[in-house]
Amino acid sequence: MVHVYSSQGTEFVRRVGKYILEAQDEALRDDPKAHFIVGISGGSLVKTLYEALVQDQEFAPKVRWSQWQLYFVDERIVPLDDPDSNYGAFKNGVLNPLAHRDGHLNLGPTVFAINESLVNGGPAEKDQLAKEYAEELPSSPFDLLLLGCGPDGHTCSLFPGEKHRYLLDLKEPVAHVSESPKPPSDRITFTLPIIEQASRVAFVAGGEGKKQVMHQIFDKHDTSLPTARINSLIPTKVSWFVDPGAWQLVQTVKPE
Ligand SMILES: O=C(O)[C@H](O)[C@@H](O)[C@H](O)[C@H](O)COP(=O)(O)O
Repeated sequence: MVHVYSSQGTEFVRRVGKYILEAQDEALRDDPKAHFIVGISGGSLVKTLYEALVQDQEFAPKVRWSQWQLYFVDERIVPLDDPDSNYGAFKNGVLNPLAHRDGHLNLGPTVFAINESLVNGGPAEKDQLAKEYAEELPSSPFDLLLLGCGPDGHTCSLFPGEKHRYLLDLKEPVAHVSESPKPPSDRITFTLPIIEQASRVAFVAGGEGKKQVMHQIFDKHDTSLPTARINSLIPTKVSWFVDPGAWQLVQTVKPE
């Protein structure tokens, strides 16, 4: 069963933070020197991560950043300092404030970014960029994927609609997507096989703008939407963190 947790404001942030720390501690329990392997999306998640893991006085000291290996579940094919870069947003939103927290330098996670030298190339270079990112992936499954949900039901850069349906059938772990309906048009994205193998998958989705799509996902079970497809593929591994604004139209599922 998919778990759904509804809360708002600080409580929302803290629920997400608590869940991430549980996943971290589980991954490091048997071997305290192991790595915690995490994939994150862009968008509003970055602010939630900052608030939960850097700003929160109780949670921040419990994050074992130096053992984190962090990947992007999707990335826009732009230079890393471009305002559209997910890496850039994470660097500005989490890594920089973390590095200077408490007046001394702190170790952050090991972060895997795209090969920036390929971003201005043509389609062949962009395919190569996706291939190289796949080669950087860990040999074991992800401990945790933290995903967003667009108002159209996309997640990672797996978009709904006829034109992008092929994305849900891809077997390679990372794909180059062109003509993304959400700019910028060229991206890389994790695909379903790598998501299915992850130990835990969490969607973090707040705001009124998501209310229609939540109804489509949870009441209508519209599995043409990539988010709903993931729910149906690996229900026991999926959790949703939502707020009342996003959840207001859903009738058939009661959040915890
Ligand atoms: O690169 C991207 O476009 C993002 O990774 C994207 O997939 C995001 O996660 C969703 O669009 C939800 O974004 P919000 O949380 O900001 O609504």
